[in-house]
Amino acid sequence: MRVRIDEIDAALMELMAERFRMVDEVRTIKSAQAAQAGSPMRPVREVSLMRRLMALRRPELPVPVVVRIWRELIGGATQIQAEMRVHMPATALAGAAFRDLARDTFGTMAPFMEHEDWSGLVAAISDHADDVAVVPASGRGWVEALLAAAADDVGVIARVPMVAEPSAADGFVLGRASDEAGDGCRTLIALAGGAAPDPAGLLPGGAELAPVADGAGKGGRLWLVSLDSALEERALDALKEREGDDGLAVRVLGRYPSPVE
Ligand SMILES: O=C(O)C(=O)C[C@]1(C(=O)O)C=C[C@@H](O)C=C1
Repeated sequence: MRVRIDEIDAALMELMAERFRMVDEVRTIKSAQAAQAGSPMRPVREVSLMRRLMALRRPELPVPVVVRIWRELIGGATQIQAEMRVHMPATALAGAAFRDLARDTFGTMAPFMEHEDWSGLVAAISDHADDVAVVPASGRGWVEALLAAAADDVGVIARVPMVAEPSAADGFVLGRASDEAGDGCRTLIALAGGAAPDPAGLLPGGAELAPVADGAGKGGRLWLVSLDSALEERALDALKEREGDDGLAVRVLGRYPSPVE
């Protein structure tokens, strides 16, 4: 039995080396295309790859094992293309489970940089085109920092974990959009406003509305709306009509591929 395990390990090693050689070729092509400059991360490709792997998965293989092996491979494949730093909130801001989520998503090779405050985190990705940040889905600090920053090219590019797991933490990845957000993508919109009424009535069916520390923050009420891309235009029209009422502000935070369910 152990002889067979050794043979399997040798075969896996060959296949993984072949995968890294292929990624190196992808890197050469990417660096030849000026438009592709910046972070090597391609979230749309990553989620479609994870979706395909979940379909191929054999029942003997536990989902968390498959997910972590490939997140590690993709994380390593990203780092051999360029040093992509991952900015994240310090554990005091986001908790230890969030740190695990970040490591599980980006792999062992990713250099992490922790930030004590949200504006510093947003400034770091604004200043470094190759970098990304990972932020908790439910927090309002990063939303406010993103709304306050003038960096229009930085926004939400992914939802993590990319394969839904009953995990203790979830978040969004911030960076510069590098691959086409198409079918199966969602749009994240922030609604901020002093005395604005609950905006649920303004939204088309299928929109998910999450109050973010509703009413409690010093900046007034804040909601995050997640929309299927097919609904985006209609919803934005409806929301824009109300913009200014009671100080309601509407801002698209970004687009991300829907995680694998
Ligand atoms: O397809 C690419 O563009 C790659 O760089 C390869 C790869 C992968 O390992 O499969 C790595 C990073 C990207 O985010 C997407 C996929």
